[in-house]
Amino acid sequence: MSGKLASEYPSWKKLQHIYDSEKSKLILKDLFDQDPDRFSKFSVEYASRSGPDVTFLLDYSKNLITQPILDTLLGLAKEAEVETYRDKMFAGEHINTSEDRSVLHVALRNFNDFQIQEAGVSEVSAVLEHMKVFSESIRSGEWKGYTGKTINTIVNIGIGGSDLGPVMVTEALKPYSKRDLTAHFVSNIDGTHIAETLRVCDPERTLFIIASKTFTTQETITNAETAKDWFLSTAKDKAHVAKHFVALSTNTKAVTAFGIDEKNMFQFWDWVGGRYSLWSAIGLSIALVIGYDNFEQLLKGAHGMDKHFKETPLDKNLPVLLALVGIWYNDFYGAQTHALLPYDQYLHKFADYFQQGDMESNGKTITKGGHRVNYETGPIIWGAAGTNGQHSFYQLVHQGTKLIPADFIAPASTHNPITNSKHHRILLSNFFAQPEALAFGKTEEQVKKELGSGASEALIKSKVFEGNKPSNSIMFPLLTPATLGAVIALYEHKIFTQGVIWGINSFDQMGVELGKVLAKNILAQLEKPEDVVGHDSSTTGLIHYYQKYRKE
Ligand SMILES: O=P(O)(O)OC[C@H]1O[C@@H](O)[C@@H](O)[C@@H](O)[C@@H]1O
Repeated sequence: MSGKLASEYPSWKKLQHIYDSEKSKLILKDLFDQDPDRFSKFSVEYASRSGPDVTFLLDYSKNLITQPILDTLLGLAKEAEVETYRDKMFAGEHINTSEDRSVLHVALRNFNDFQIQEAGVSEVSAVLEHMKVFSESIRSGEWKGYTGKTINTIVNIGIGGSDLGPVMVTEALKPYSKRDLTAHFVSNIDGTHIAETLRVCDPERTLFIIASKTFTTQETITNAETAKDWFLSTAKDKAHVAKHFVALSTNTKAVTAFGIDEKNMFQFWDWVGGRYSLWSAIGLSIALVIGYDNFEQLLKGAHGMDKHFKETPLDKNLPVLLALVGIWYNDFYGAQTHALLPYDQYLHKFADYFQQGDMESNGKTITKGGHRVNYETGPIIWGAAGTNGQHSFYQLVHQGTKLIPADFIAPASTHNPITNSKHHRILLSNFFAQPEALAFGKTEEQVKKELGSGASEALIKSKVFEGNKPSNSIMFPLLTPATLGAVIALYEHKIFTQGVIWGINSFDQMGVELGKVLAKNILAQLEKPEDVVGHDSSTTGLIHYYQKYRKE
């Protein structure tokens, strides 16, 4: 984040040299054969030092690293001043330089532990109290809709960071949810999304949560207006809006202009980035679904990881270790993507969430100093819940031509131990088997032995698994709110660390702007073919096709 080019650090050059000269010797099978203690050397058990007890195991032994490589990667983190920039973040310095803002999602889950000086930080506890009182009144039935009925449905209208966090967390923590409160999340501007949602809502019993940091996002405001019109077509009186619409935003003026009472607005601050906002008022839908106390556990679990990140030496610092092995593949092995593979159905939105978290943060080409990087920055993040992925894309991960580093994530115990945990044992046997198969593969000799004589050369070759595919494994006792908080914070700080090393600003998102501007211009031209001007022939042709076939 210093803005320097990572490739200028001595350790970067050393890593390049190691890669060029030792790559052929970095064979997982040999590394494990040579060192019976490899697992204990390259795994860490995390235990929270504050707040609720959280523990998990990070096993990074199935990576293409040796101790000297890891030491050099740690040297890179030192040279890039990861510790200095980490401390700057926690101190509230304006490390988001392009927007001249501090980056303080850690202040949202701090509970007066670290001293953080920034306008708004002292208001965090009052907003949490507001969320607590409000969520409890909805959940208890004390809050009534305009006809005196209780609320049984919430609709969060938001997009990007104002959608993905609440969606992922409410799915992940479903076992803690109030089952008679249905939550919907509407994000897409495609009218289908809101139309299909409203179809199953009762205006007398639905609460709309309009979640938008800026309260200017076209999708969210358009969907919110449509929801308000739909509500008023039954409720008639605008005064009833106060019982059915609340806002989560930093923009009081726009919220009140929309017609939402200021006392039904939950505030946050410009130092909360959208993709880091689930800990803020944006988490109201989470508090409603799982209850405020569980929401607080989520925050406290994350705070425990913040403390770990802030206070642990780099060589034992979990987010830093994840960041460094990621850089090793991204920048030296040329891996383009990184897969997140949770073996937990409740985490089925985890990869979607970190697509924004990682790719919007580190999908940058220009350093903070204004230079074009001459190396790769953020990876493409993707993934799906196991074992579904095994029956679709794992073929390519095992035998394709691409190197795909992956994180396998699983709970030791399930919230649904049905059939004497038979399902869970099968699930976990896959969780253990896949990284093993990826790392160690299957040799030609093994295949020949299995097939016996007479098998064709082609058949034998097609059944060989080269192996040597790296992965991390993360395992925790049970997916609780506090554990989830810690795991999300683990990835947040991993992203931070990589951004510092690459010298980029992980906290702006200029890349989402151009498309928005062009769409606005095109929207004004859609009426008549003769209005379609200033485009290339392809774009013009596409718009003309739409104009020919539209039915409105
Ligand atoms: O919360 P609002 O302001 O509606 O923004 C929603 C999303 O908009 C996008 O354009 C990005 O900038 C995201 O980072 C952000 O989360």
